[in-house]
Amino acid sequence: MRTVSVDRLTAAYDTGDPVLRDVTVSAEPGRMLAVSGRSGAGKTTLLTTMAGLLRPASGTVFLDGEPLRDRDHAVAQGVALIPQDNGLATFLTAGENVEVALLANGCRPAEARRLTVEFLEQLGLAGQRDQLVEELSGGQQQRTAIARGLALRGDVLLADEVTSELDAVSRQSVMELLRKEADRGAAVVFATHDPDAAALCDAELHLVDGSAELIRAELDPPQPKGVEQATVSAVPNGGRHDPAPPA
Ligand SMILES: Nc1ncnc2c1ncn2[C@@H]1O[C@H](COP(=O)(O)OP(=O)(O)OP(=O)(O)O)[C@@H](O)[C@H]1O
Repeated sequence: MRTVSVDRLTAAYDTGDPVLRDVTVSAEPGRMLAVSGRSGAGKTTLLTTMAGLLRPASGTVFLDGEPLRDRDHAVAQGVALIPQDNGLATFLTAGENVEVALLANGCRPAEARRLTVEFLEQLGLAGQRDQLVEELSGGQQQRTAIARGLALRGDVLLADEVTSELDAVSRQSVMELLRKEADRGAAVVFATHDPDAAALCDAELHLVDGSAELIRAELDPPQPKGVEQATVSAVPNGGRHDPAPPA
């Protein structure tokens, strides 16, 4: 399992002004890190950079201390991303979306089929497996994207606003599934604008207009099973300020 960390990260699109400035944070195996903040604060940009899809303007993303090169490198190192816009192929069925992603990730066909059934069931979508994505509701599409991300069983799971379309019951069950991923040993990074959902995570990095302003970090997290060292630490603004005391 891997630690993903960013060190003094500044990110920008094209030649525009930075939308993330000097952010330092680390998410470690077995723990959940919330990335919170209002719309436009930079949550997606942070996860996109952690996924290797956006190159930092300055600063570095590390996986277990090794600088991340690009998306291919991230995929090879087990970094799974559930994107905010779900990224599903609308002309494929829910099941095909999950299965194709698993096959592309090197999964054997029989195993890909088994995992597809298992994870769609976990997301309450057993009856939607053969339905085209374009025929699914917004919440069902979001759950399909979550099933696909979870089925990949990455070492790092980046979940971008994955509960935004869901009712309270589905939201609760998705939070439990993300916790299960962390218990499996994955480093889970969960972007959300929902303070209640963020509070369910072990630590929180709060972004305000691209800067990390407020932090809730566990000082003495419990050791999850089978993981030697498991802490989530997050230091805003290059570590120049002391972390806020835990809530
Ligand atoms: N592809 C892009 N090109 C140019 N600017 C972008 C692009 N994507 C995002 N931005 C800008 O970067 C800033 C941060 O956006 P980002 O999507 O990271 O915020 P967010 O916190 O995820 O917002 P939301 O909660 O609404 O999804 C915003 O000002 C946005 O307009």
